[in-house]
Amino acid sequence: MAGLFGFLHRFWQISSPPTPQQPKTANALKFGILGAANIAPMALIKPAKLHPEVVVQAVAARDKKKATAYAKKHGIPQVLDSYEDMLNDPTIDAIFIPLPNGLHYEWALKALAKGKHVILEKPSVSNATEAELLFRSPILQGPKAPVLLEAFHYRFHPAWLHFVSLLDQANIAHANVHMPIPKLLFGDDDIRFRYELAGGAMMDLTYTMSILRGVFGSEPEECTGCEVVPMPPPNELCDGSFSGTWTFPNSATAEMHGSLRASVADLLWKEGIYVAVTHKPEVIVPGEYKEVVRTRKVTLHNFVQPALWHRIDLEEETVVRRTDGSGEVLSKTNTKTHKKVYTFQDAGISGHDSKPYWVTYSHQLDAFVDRVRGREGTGAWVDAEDSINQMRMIDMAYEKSSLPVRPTSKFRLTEGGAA
Ligand SMILES: NC(=O)C1=CN([C@@H]2O[C@H](COP(=O)(O)OP(=O)(O)OC[C@H]3O[C@@H](n4cnc5c(N)ncnc54)[C@H](OP(=O)(O)O)[C@@H]3O)[C@@H](O)[C@H]2O)C=CC1
Ligand SMILES: O=C1OC[C@@H](O)[C@H](O)[C@H]1O
Repeated sequence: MAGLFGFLHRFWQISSPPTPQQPKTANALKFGILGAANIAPMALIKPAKLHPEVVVQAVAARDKKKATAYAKKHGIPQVLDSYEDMLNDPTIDAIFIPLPNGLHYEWALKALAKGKHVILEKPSVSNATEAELLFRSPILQGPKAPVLLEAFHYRFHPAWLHFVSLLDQANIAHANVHMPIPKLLFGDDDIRFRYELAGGAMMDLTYTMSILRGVFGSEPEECTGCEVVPMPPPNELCDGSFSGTWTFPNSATAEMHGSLRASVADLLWKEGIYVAVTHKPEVIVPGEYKEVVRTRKVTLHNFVQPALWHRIDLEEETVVRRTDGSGEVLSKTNTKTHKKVYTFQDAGISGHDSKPYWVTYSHQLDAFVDRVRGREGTGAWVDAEDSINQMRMIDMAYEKSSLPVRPTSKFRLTEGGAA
């Protein structure tokens, strides 16, 4: 009952955060949005309203009427005629790119070439080739280079930071990640299922692979299997669901299961969204005749929207067993505890303020502003090599599956940086 009350309270505060908000600073970062995208209100517009150093100044859409209606609805003061006009506007400091995946590479590169800082929606680009071209671009080198961030918002939330601190990364035996998203959210013609726009469930649910990389703190050695359920024609080059297996360093294994064609029951009552990490058994009390061995399992439920609700389960099995070679178990104890970490204070991270109703995107925006301003921040970040490795992992999964790696954009910047 207390849990339900907490959820409703957080939901209410997230939807209508407490007022008054802090006034905007004189040099607040002015953001422009490319596309009247569904995700922008949640990922940027609302978090920006709570951030004193951010203003969402402008939006541009392929159809100006659509952009005007969107601007009116979301209180955005300026509407520009085209994406190009947005990049050419000298008053815009930063660009949010929530376009279909297949357009990320081109528009991120164009925005960076104009000196804009960029928050780029996930997955950053279409494949590892594009990732290397973008994230290793000379535009990003040097002390005055613009900031580029792949929007892996979950990485910035205290629940994730605390969860990772509970893992003994070198001693993980197995990790298991699940992400079932109900079919009713996206029609068969959604951008998520358009191959030419770099669609596919493994692209959209890139979180599953990012989570595994984050859990191990290392890169996968091999994708040992990848089964996909393709979408019906004409979108049969896109996966609607997938299951894959991996090996990681230190003889660890992992599995991932994701679907954009799941049921509401799959999300809410069956497996749900979670990552479960089982450690290798560890001798905690050695002895000549018997020893005490502990096996720890740590699970984070709802890694994607932890501000709404999440739970970290800590399970320990402690076994006393003979060391005479028989392995006979003399006693066994199981304990299970739960944690919730809505703020940095809950995580025991000092020096950083946060509110229980700050969503992942609020934390992400705060970290982005810190980076642009040259401030240290919490240390949570997604750097260039991280984003490149992420796309490599996705490519490995497609290569192992019956579907092709997503297509590479033909766009290249010219010498002077112009398109
Ligand atoms: N961080 C998160 O939690 C989430 C991230 N995402 C990511 O954000 C991105 C956008 O997702 P979402 O907001 O759901 O997408 P939308 O379906 O809302 O599309 C986004 C925009 O893409 C533009 N667009 C440009 N070219 C095309 C084209 N050829 N066909 C269709 N649309 C086009 C449209 O812009 P215009 O208005 O100019 O017509 C549209 O507004 C994806 O990369 C997705 O992975 C999505 C959901 C959650
Ligand atoms: O980023 C996302 O997170 C949640 C999913 O439902 C969605 O498809 C995806 O784009």
